[in-house]
Amino acid sequence: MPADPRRLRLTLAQMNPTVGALAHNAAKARAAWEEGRAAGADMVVLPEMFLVGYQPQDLVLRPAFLRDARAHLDRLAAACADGPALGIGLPVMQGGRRHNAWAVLAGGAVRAMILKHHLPNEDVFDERRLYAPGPICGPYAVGRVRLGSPICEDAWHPDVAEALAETGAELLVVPNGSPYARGRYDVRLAHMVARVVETGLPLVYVNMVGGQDDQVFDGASFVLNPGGGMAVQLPAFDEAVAHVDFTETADGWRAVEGGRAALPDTVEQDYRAMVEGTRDYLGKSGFGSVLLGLSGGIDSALVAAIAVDALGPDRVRAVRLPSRFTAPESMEDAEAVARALGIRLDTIPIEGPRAALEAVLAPVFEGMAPDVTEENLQSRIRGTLLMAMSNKFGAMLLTTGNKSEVAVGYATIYGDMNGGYNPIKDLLKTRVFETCRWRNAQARGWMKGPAGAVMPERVITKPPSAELAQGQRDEDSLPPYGVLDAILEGLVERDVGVADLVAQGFDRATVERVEALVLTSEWKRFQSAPGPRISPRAFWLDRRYPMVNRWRDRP
Ligand SMILES: Nc1ncnc2c1ncn2[C@@H]1O[C@H](COP(=O)(O)OP(=O)(O)OC[C@H]2O[C@@H]([n+]3cccc(C(=O)O)c3)[C@H](O)[C@@H]2O)[C@@H](O)[C@H]1O
Ligand SMILES: Nc1ncnc2c1ncn2[C@@H]1O[C@H](COP(=O)(O)OP(=O)(O)OP(=O)(O)O)[C@@H](O)[C@H]1O
Ligand SMILES: NC(=O)CC[C@H](N)C(=O)O
Repeated sequence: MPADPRRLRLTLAQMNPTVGALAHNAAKARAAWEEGRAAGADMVVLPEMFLVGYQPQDLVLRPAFLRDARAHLDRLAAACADGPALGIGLPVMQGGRRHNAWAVLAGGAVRAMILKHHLPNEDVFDERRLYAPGPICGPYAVGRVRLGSPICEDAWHPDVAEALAETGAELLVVPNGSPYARGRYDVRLAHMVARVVETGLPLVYVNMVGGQDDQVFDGASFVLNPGGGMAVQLPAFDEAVAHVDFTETADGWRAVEGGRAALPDTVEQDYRAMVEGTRDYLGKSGFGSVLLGLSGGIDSALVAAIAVDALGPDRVRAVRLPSRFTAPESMEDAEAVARALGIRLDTIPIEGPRAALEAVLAPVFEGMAPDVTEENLQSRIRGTLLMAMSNKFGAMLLTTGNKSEVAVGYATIYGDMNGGYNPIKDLLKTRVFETCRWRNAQARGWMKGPAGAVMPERVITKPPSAELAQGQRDEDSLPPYGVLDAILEGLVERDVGVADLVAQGFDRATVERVEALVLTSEWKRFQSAPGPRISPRAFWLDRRYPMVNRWRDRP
């Protein structure tokens, strides 16, 4: 019970769960609850599905998983009997139907079980496949205050909050599992401002942080007063536990203004999402270190920087694998990147294995001219040697294709596509340049790598080349990246038609060629490593195309 009946204190726990680590997540919930209790809170608020991690996907189809979650919930309720209420999300079976739920624990028992009403089924979400929609659940009491909890997507529509206000809720507490995408924060904020304006109630928005497969949750939780004024803003991407006070006025409950963390700009948020996604994919999968091929080009330099910022220089090792086509400048640039980042660099020349493989293939290829086969062989030798090092040292191999290359299939399958995770999978090449310049000018507390310039200027300014043949340049086989990326943004991220792109001034033959490359490389992406989703439409769950497809947009 609040000491002062006109005051309510909520503890917002913006924390990082791990999918399937139920005991670990419960321990984190308990630690947040202890902090809330020590601060005299009335309730501690954890995000959507926090007990099992998000998104658990088809794990929730396993009855044993749901039973395990419930057992952990009951133990948590018993452990948190004496102190503030605790709100925590989990999947439940109720009335023979599976629900995405949020439990309110108090006095040693489950006092309320809120069921999610609106199940998101767009972009990375498929909740209608997994859960039944719950009825709109009414308010619950914490002390003498009545709180209402729309669960994430529920607050993106007016009806749940409206029904809660009509049935006596005095404050809205929204638990979320909302993954990062560029510009997503503004969309969330617009929805939440609409809810407080419609209902006249203050609103607490609590999101999780951390990476899960391709998704990265960015936190950035906040508290709004009626009218839409921001009372509290928590940081993006960091775990944070914040105590927020509400006072009762003649017009209802009002949040007391507290800390307002500054949110970083888009380039920084993208970079941070790539760093956190990489760190959590590795850490949560049990890997302590990574390795990568460092060519002296910009993509592998950026991936090395992200890996070092995620894990620290002593957990990243790089390898130069020169062929007869590798320019001396590439060797120097790779060395300069490794030195600036403070990572170990080995050199394994591939001329020996290349000559040996070409020699054993010579009888079968007799009379045939060299072509992309010999180019790809080099990439595959590198991929094989890097995977051998991964096996020997237990370090995961990072693969380095940017979104433009991933979009058009400009990479060798079972060659440079080898690797367990791709930190820049959702970053278009033009953004790669911008991101490198940004990183070179920064120092941030969360970066485990050295501050400032870690990628030499020449790595950023030289023309991109795969160096698989003499004098090769990416722009010999692809449109200039400025043009390619603008077309890809239209085709892939916004579903713009070929005719519309032509009307915007792009050359028809180029657009048609890019469209064909995108559609015919679907099979390659299906076999590609996962990477952090940072755009509103990444390659994986956001965009599901058939691999066999003969349709082309030819107006
Ligand atoms: N629909 C389908 N479903 C399943 N498999 C399919 C397939 N179509 C082809 N394949 C298989 O895939 C093979 C063709 O794919 P693949 O062997 O990768 O070869 P491919 O895509 O023809 O060539 C790789 C391209 O990536 C470029 N590259 C390579 C390495 C690095 C970089 C860079 O700068 O980052 C660029 C390289 O210059 C070349 O243009 C076929 O021989 C066939 O075995
Ligand atoms: N000489 C090399 N030494 C080590 N790794 C290499 C070498 N060449 C290619 N690789 C690996 O293969 C990946 C794809 O290489 P490539 O140079 O062909 O294309 P890219 O997309 O321009 O990448 P980058 O900008 O890193 O050079 C590189 O990012 C790197 O990880
Ligand atoms: N978990 C959810 O319900 C999330 C859905 C919502 N569209 C969001 O991205 O925030």
